[in-house]
Amino acid sequence: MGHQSDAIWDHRLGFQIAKDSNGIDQVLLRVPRGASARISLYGGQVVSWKNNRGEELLFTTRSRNKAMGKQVKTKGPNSINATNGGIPICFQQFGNSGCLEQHGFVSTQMWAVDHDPLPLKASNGYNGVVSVVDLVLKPSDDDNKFWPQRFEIRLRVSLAMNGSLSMISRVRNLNGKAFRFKFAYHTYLSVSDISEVRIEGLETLDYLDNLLSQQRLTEQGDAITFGSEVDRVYLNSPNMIVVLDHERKRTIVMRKDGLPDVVVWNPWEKKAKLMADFGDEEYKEMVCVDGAAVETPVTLKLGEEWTGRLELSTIASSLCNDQF
Ligand SMILES: O=P(O)(O)OC[C@H]1O[C@H](O)[C@H](O)[C@@H](O)[C@@H]1O
Repeated sequence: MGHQSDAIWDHRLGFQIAKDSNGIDQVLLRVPRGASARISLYGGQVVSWKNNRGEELLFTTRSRNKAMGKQVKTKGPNSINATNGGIPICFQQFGNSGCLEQHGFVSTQMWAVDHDPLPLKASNGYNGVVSVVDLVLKPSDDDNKFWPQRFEIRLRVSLAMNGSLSMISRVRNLNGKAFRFKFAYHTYLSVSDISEVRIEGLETLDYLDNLLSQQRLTEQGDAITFGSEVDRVYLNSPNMIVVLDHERKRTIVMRKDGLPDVVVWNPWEKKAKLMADFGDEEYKEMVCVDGAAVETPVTLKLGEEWTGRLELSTIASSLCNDQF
């Protein structure tokens, strides 16, 4: 596929809205060198992120693709189980550790494109953004029955010239009093083979192990590798971590702000078999590395706004040692 050069890029090509196979609007972001992202208005979920060579960088279960039209028992009329893949937004609660549906309800709501977005206070690190969409979700009175706090949540998704994907979420408290929430960008990365993956940047940190009743342990000095199920929340993590995929010679760099925790998850064979969406062996092709505030929930006072930012970019593995 030929790409337009930077010099003659028509900015109208950078942003398009099209219906997916379920008739739900998806925003397509593109940049001149070929990178792209697709964002579903269902859940405000990034469902695809491709590099300049058109390679998909996010994991989505193949069976989930087939099942996308299936109605599931959540409260929305058009509800689709939109969890196993892409980058679902988890808000209010993470997982099933609360009274709401898994990961809270904004991931199963229809968001709207915000054509008149509130200005962002700080735009540091966003030089080079060429394609952007702003989404907003203002819960209805019905939603307030599930979580009786008044709020608005906004999501800006952007692609930079080099293909980096950025997400900035903003939550505003419109309530009479303070409320607390958890948040995660539940980031399903596509990998060649989980056994070939290492995560660097979490060494020596304390973590809660969800497989050991949330026991608090300390990571040893080595990078994280995978040989069985992993489900951990790393605490007080640095703002940059890297995911190295040796077989694909690809490194994904994650930078984050306002998100002190990192959730690392791979279900491995036994748990994946129990999950409806995962086909045989598909667990090998993914790892979730979530920028999150789940063990360190956010408390937001009336009128305050919280911002949580995640940026994903790729570098060739051979460059990695030079840069870090
Ligand atoms: O199936 P999902 O809703 O994507 O959630 C999958 C996983 O998410 C988190 O990482 C949790 O820590 C796991 O316990 C959970 O199984």
